[in-house]
Parts: sequence; C-alpha cells; structure tokens
Amino acid sequence: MSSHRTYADDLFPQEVMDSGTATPPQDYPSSTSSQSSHQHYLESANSRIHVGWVTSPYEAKEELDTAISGHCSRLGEAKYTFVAFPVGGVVRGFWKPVEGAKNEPPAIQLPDVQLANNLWETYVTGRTSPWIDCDSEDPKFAEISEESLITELNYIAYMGLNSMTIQLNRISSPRTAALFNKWVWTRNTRFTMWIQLPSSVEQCLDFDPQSTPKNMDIWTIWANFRQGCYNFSGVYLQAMLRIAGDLPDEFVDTKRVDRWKAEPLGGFVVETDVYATDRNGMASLSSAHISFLRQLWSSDDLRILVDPKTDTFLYNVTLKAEYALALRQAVRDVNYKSSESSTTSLAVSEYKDVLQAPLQPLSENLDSSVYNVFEQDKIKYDAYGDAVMGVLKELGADGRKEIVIYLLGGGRGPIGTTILRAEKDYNTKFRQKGDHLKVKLYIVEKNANAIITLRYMNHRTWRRRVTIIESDMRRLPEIARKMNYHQPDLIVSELLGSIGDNELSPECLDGVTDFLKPETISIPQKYISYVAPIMSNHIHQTIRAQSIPYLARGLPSHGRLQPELNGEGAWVQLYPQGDIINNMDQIYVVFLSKYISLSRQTKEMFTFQHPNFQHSTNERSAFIEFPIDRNTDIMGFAGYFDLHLYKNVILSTVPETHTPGMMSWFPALIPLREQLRADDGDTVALKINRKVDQGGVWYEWSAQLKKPNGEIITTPIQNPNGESYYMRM
Ligand SMILES: C[S@@+](CC[C@H](N)C(=O)[O-])C[C@H]1O[C@@H](n2cnc3c(N)ncnc32)[C@H](O)[C@@H]1O
Repeated sequence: MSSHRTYADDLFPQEVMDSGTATPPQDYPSSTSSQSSHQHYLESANSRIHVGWVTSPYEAKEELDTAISGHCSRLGEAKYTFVAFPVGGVVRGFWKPVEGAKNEPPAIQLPDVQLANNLWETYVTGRTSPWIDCDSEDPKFAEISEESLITELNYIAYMGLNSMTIQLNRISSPRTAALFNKWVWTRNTRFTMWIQLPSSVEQCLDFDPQSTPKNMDIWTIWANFRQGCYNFSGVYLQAMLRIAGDLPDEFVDTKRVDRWKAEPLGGFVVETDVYATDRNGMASLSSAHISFLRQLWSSDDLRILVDPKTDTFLYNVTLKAEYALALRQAVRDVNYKSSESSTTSLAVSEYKDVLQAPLQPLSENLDSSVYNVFEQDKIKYDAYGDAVMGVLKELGADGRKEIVIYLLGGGRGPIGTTILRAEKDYNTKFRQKGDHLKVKLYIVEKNANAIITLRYMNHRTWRRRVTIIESDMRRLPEIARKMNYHQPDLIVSELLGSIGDNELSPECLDGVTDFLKPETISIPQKYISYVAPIMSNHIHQTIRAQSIPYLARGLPSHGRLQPELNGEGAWVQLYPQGDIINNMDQIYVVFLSKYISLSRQTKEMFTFQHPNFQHSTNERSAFIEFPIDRNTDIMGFAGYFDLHLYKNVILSTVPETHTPGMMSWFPALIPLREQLRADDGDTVALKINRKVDQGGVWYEWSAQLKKPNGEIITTPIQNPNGESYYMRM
C-alpha cells in the first residue's frame, strides 16, 4: 500500500489540499461587509508584499552614504519596505570606469554604525557595484572586477546584511559564476543572493545576432549560472527576473513562464518604464505585466524591486508611491489567506515536497497509526465495495448460495467490513428472503500485531463469521491444503505503492496462484504505472542534501546491504556507493509542489494482471519517450498508477484521470543523479528495468536524451543491483 501514507500526513481531505492556498475572491473588498476590514486588507498588503526601491544615480548624492536612515524613512512614507543600496556607497557604486585608463575604483565608504544591525538586516539589501564585470573581454578590468566583487561580498558579510543583489548583464558569465561558486560553497556566511537576470537576451553585452543560439533564453542564462554554482541551495541563491517595458516571448508563453515555478525565484526587478498612466493619471501596469507577475506570484515571500530608469520621480512626488501601489494591487490577492483558512493550509503545506521513503509492508510490519491513516480514505474503500458488488452480481446470477472470498493482506480489516457490507447490499437488492447469498470470508495477514485487531474485529463487528489466517499469503496454498480450506471464487487485495507494484503486490499474489481455481477472480484485476518527466531544482537539491546524523548511522539503508557491527562495537550502515549516489538512486514518495511536469501526457510504464495463472515473470523493461517543448533541466520522472479493481471500477492517481477526493497515494519520484539539460525539440526517454532475485526486487534506470541531429546522451544506470533501493521479499 501506499508509501506516502508513512506518517499521519494525509488526513486532510483532498478538497482542502486543492484549495490549500485559499485565495480570496477577486472582488474581495466588496465581498467583505465592513469598510474597516477592507482597510485592514489594504494595510496588510503593505506589510505582506515587500516592495523595495533601487537607489539610482538620479538621487545619489554623496551625503546619502551617511544618511541611510533618512533615505529609508522617506521610502517608507511611499510604502517601500526595503531598499537596494550600493554596498560600497554611492560614490563607488556609480563610479564609471574609463576605457584604457588605469582604473582604480573608489574605496567602500558606507559606514555600518549609522544604523543598528537589525535595521540593516531588515531594510537594506546590498547591491554590488553595477560597473563590476568579471566576464569583461578586457582581462585587466575583469581582474579588477573580481577583486572588487570579493571586497563587496566581504563587506556585505561584515555588515551582516540578510540579502544582496547582483545584476548579470551577459548571456554567459562563467567567471562571475565561478567566483560565486567558491564563495557559497566555502564561506561560512549566509545571506540570500538575488541574481538579477537581464530583461532580454538582446540586451546582453555579449549578444551577437550571428553567433548567439536562436533558442537562447533568460531561463538558460539563469540555469547556466546556477549550474556554474553547482546548484547551490535555492534558499540562498535565487533568481530575480527583470521586467522591462517589452516582455520577451518567454515571459508571455505560459509553458515557458511555468519553468520559473520549478526554480528558486526570489522575485522581480521592475524597471519604471513598464508603467503607463491610467484614467486617473496614476502609474499603472499593463495587463500582460500583471498577468506575468500573477502567474509566478507563488508566495508573498517573493520580493519586488522598483528600478528607476528616469528621474521623473524626483519632480512628481507621488510617483514613487504609485509605482509601489500598482505592484501591490497586481499581486495582493494571489496568495491572500483569510484568517479562517490559514490554519488548514499551513498544515497541508508542511508536506509539500517532503521526501518520504516508500513503505515496505511486506518486509516491515506497519503500525497502528499507519493503518489508521489508510482507513481515512473513504473513496478507496467505496470503490472496493463497488468492485466486490460487481463480482457478487456476476457470480450470484446463477443463483448460487455461497461465494468464497479471501482478503489477502487484511491490515486491520477495513476491506473485510466492506466485503460483508457488499454481501448485505447484494442480498437486499437481488435476493429474496431465504435465498440469500452467503459470503464465506477468509482474511490472511502476516503482521502478527494486526492479527490481534482482526481477531477483535471478528469478535465484535463480524459476528465471528471470518476465518483469520496468520500467515504470509505465499504460504496459503500449503496451509489451506492442510486445513481443508475452500478454494476462492474471489481474492481481494490492496498491496499497492505509489507506482502500483512497488510494495511487491505481484510477488505476493503470485504466491497464492497454486491455490486458485481456473475461474477465480482477482480484485484488482490489473494495475498500470505511469511516468512523466519533471523539472524541479528544489527537489533535486533536497534529495542531494539529505545527510545521516551520527545517531542514525546504524539505521538500515533502503538498499541491499544491512547494518553491520563495526570493530568499535557500534552498528553502522555502510554506503560503499557514497552518500550522494545513495540519495539519488532511490525512489521517493513526494507530495510534489515546487515542480512542473514537462509533458502534457503521462505515459504507461509497467502493467501487471492477476491472477497470473501462467506464472509470467514479474521482471519488466520499459523505454518511454517524451518530446521536450522548451529549454529545461529534467530532474527526474514523477510516477503514478491506476488500479483496475473490477471491470470499470478504477482508481487512479494519474493527473489526467485522478480519482476525485482519493488521498491514499502521493506521486512517486524517480530522480536522476544530475539534472539533465534538454533543449526545445529534444526527446528524453526513461529506460527502466524491474529486476527480481531470490531476496527481493529493484529498479535500475537511466535517461536518454536525443538531439534533433541524432546525437544521443545517456545518463549512468542508477541503483545497479539494488544497492540503494531494494524491496525485500
Ligand atoms: C497496504 S496494507 C492494506 C491493509 C488493508 N487492506 C487496508 O486497506 O487498510 C497491506 C497489508 O498487507 C499485509 N501484507 C503484505 N504482504 C503480505 C503477505 N505476503 N502476506 C500477508 N500479508 C501481507 C501487510 O502487513 C498489510 O497489513
């Protein structure tokens, strides 16, 4: 059964999940009764939505460097909540290097003691000097830039600022990225780094209409920079999208805009030439700009910076405030949570993108709380009831008096109750008094603890009608022969994981085949797994960053090896393949949130049918191709399944056909070791094998990327021999 149900995590009805980020109606103000709550809503937007001001050369007088607090107060009056200020002070910040001259930038002169530390942290983002260009074609200037950038980063660290921002002006910034790569991985100082991207490819200093690839885009500029920093945590290294008057196509085409949902987006820098004037003479945004902002406004933690491109705001005193107001108006209702809904959405959000290890109910006994979580899913049990009813109707049509049903893997018995209820409903609807169809029910369960509950249920709820068999179902043929148990007309089971077969349902059910009649029916009759490639820098980083605490180093891995007693007398689990490979080569269960699917369609992976009278192998092999329709980084594949219980009674976790309200399974995740860069027009394939040996089952997988010119890139085979993820039998 499903692994996402490992913890008491999914008690929330699907409806709540779906509306987790409860947004107020667009017409919020009119839907609230009082003026004062409307006022409160507007005021809360001023503090909830952080709009900052980029200090520009237009207002930069030298005195500003020692008068930051007054600068901040004036911005506060215009409803700005922070300022991006040159970290070296305005003289250094707006210095202009002269070509060919012996350039020596002015020294840093922004005294720290003018503000209390907490005020610097809260209100000031350090902006590196805009003239810095470590990737300049002029090697001397590139060198000066590198030295200056390190000096400024050091100063940001010294000041204890919480955030800094740097503007990328090139398509390719390998030296800047290398400098950041070293800094983030080796310096024990933590502040958020907002990497401002160019507003369009054509704006870049190194853009060349002849040599720049036609499909170059802002996302690729960012992805190369992020990759240059070896995908350092998105908590600290974030992209800021620069918005100018003309939006490039990739900020208008929804499927390309969506990629930013899978990236660590810090926010936006809005150039003031995007503003028009509305009917009331106020600064306003175009509907294209508003819709772009809204599409990516995933959280009110995002930041917006207003970057003045003219000095008009110096003469028109209300303009600054109007800029900020227009931005808040654009996004303030997107993530607005009314006070009634906030508790629930918070609880659900705790499980977003949390990695869970799939359950292995065959090799490990589940505990009561896990069963309790399963049992909340009324939709699943109702579907089982419908399927059993379907079989009773079909078999009962010949007027028989008895039908023998085995529930295989009964847990605490909810499907047992469902079966007996179906019997009652069938007799009420289709049989006369005295002509009842009787279900002879056996429940098989190997978990000795759950057996205690089943016996209690039998005594209390089922009026001792059920024969309870404490055993692994694979021993059922032997036990049943010895005990003269009846052969089943119907076997019912639910032994399914997030991709169907990954809790070893096929192997368990095959174990009872010799005890079946040729006409025995199985519920389920069939299950099919599905996959789709996904993009998610966040989940990639989360998987990589898992580490094993000292006191957990003896816990069994999910791989083939078991913990060992080492020479010092401690139990230790060894990972000869290394921690990172071990992390990347497992299948996880995740309530996916910060991700996007890269295919409009999920595609079939493996199919299993029951009963498997031919004893066909449970090994499988699949090669599943997907066309890629945008430049992207593929982090792996999301996995789903559908469950054909009986005839047209189907349960599904596949996004296109998801059973409404069913919450029993979160998607599975099949990660790649490294994110795989793909371009618009490529084809990616998942190559996956399901392998079986004496002790268990495992998957081995890799990806194959095909370029339009026929070039093929193949990634390494993951989880060879089940070393990191092995399902014991
Ligand atoms: C996913 S749970 C489902 C429990 C219950 N049918 C329900 O829907 O709540 C699967 C159950 O099958 C049991 N099980 C798994 N493999 C088994 C096997 N080979 N023989 C007997 N029981 C097994 C597990 O102990 C567990 O109780």
